[in-house]
Amino acid sequence: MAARTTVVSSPGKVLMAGGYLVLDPQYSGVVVSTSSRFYTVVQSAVSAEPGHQDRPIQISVRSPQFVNATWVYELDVKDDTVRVEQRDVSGSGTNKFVHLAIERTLAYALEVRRVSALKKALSVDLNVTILGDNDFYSQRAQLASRKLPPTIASLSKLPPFLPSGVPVSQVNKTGLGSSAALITSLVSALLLHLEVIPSDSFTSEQPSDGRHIAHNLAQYVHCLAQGKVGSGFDVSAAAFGSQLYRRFKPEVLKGLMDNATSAGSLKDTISPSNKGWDYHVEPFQLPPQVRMMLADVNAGTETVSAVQKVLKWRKESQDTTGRKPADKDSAAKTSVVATDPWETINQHNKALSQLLLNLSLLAKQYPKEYKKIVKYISTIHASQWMAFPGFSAQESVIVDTFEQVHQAAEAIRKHMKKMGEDAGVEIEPDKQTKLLNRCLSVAGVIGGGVPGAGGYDAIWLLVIDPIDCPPSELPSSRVESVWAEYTEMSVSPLLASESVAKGLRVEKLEDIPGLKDAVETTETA
Ligand SMILES: Nc1ncnc2c1ncn2[C@@H]1O[C@H](COP(=O)(O)OP(=O)(O)O)[C@@H](O)[C@H]1O
Ligand SMILES: C[C@@](O)(CCOP(=O)(O)OP(=O)(O)O)CC(=O)O
Repeated sequence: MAARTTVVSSPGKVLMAGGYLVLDPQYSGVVVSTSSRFYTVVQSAVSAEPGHQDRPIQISVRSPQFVNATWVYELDVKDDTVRVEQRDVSGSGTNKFVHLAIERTLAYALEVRRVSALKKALSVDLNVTILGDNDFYSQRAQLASRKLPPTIASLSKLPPFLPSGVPVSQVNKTGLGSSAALITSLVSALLLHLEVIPSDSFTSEQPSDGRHIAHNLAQYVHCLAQGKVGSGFDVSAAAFGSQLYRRFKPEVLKGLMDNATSAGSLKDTISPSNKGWDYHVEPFQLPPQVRMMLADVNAGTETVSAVQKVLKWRKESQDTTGRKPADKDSAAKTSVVATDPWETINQHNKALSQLLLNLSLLAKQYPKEYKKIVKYISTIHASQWMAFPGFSAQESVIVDTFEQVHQAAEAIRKHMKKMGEDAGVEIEPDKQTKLLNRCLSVAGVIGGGVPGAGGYDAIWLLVIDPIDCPPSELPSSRVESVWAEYTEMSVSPLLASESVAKGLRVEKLEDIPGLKDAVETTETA
C-alpha cells in the first residue's frame, strides 16, 4: 500500500511597487508571484511501526537541499492541548519557522476537529519533505563549479532542487521570500492532509474559505517566527498569487502574538469571518507578451533597519509639513513641502498597476493590433515608441498605454530614490541606478526598479516578449547580454517569470520534475 501523500506548493514574490507604503493599510503594493515555488510533501507512514505504542507519534521534517536539515518532532495530543517537541536538537539544531508551523497548525486542527478524529489522523508517523525551487537560493556557486555562464539557459540546465552543500542558516537567499512560501505551503499541506480544510480548498482560483484559513494561519505563524507583524504581502502572494495587496491591521493578531497558547482563541482569530482580517486582495496579472525578468545582484541589504529609518523619516516629515497642523505657522511650514511624498509615490504606483491591467483588456479587445504593436515596440527604445506617425486609433491607444507604463515605472524609481536619500536609506543606490539605466537603454524594455525595500539585493524589469520571434531577437536576450557583460556589479539572472497559477496549488508528486526523486532520496545535501 502506498503512503498517503499530500503535496502543496506556493509561489515566491516580487514587490514591484509599494515598498514601505504597503506597511500602511491605506496603500496598495503591486505584488507579482513567481513561477518559482516551494513544495511541501506530507506522507503518512503506511502503518504504525511495531512497538510504536512505546513512543510518541513523530513528525519528521527533511529539507534535502541542506546539510543537517532533519528535524524530528514528537507529538502529545491531549483533549485541549497539543505538544510538539523536537526530539534531538544536537544534530540539525532548531528551525523556528518549521517548528511553529507544525505546532500552531496542529493547535488549530485540535480546535476545529474533534480530538478523537485528530488522534486517528495522527495514529501513524508523518514524514514531511520541504523543497524550494533553485531560484530561492543563489546558484552562482553551482554555475561556477559547472563552468556555466550566469544565464537563464544555464539555470535551466541545473538539476531541480539542487543541494546547496550548506546548512539552511548559511544559504544565500535571492529575496523571493523563502520563509513565507515555506510556511504557507507547510501550513496548507498539513491542513489538507489532516482534513482540517476541504480537499478542494485550492482547486478554484476564487479564494475559498479553506484558502483564507490557510492564508490567515500562515500570516500568524510567519509573524510569530519573525517576531514581528510585517505587511504580510509575501504570505499573501504565496496564498493568493499576483495581486494588488492592502494589508490587514496588525491588531487582529495582537492577542495571539501576546499569548500564543491561550486555548480556544486560535479558531476564532483565524476564522475568515473575523472582521479583523481586513486585507484586500485585488486580482492582478501582467499583460500578455510582457515578461518580468529578475536578477540577483548579490550584495544583501538589511530590510529591518531600512524600514525603521524610512518610517522614522516619514513621521518626522509629516510633523514638519504640517499635515497635522499644530500651530498658526503650519501654513508656512506646509509650503516647504507642499505634498506628501507617499501620496505622490502612491499615485504613480496606482497608475502603474491600472495601466498594466488596461493593457490586458486592450490585448483582449484588439488582439491583432496588440500583437502588431508588441512586435513593433520590441525593437525600439521606449523613448521612440510614440514617434511613428502611422498608427491606427486602436494602435495609438495601445502604444500610448505602454509608454505610460514606462513613465509610471520611471516616476516610481525617481521618487523612491529621493525618499531613500531623504531618509538616509539606500533604496535605489547609485550603483543600482546605473545598472537600471543601462537596462532601460535596451530596445523593448518597458521599465524596471528595485523590488521591495530596495537596496543592493535585486532588480526587476518588464520587457516586451513578442510571440513568434527568434530567441536571439527577443528583448530578454539583449538584456541578458547586458547583464553578462556588466562589470560594475555581478548580475545573475533568476529563472522565474510570473506565476500564472493563483497562489497555493495542490500538486501530484510525479508531475513536478525532480520532486519524487528528491523526496525518495535518503542522503542529505
Ligand atoms: N528549504 C527550507 N527548509 C527549511 N527551512 C527553510 C527553508 N528555506 C528557508 N527556511 C527557513 O526560513 C528562514 C529564512 O527566513 P528569512 O530570513 O525571513 O528569509 P526570507 O527573506 O527568504 O523569507 C530560515 O532560517 C529557515 O528557518
Ligand atoms: C519594506 C517592505 O514594505 C517590503 C520589503 O520587501 P522585500 O521584498 O525587500 O522583503 P524581504 O523579503 O523581507 O527582503 C516591508 C514589508 O512590506 O513588510
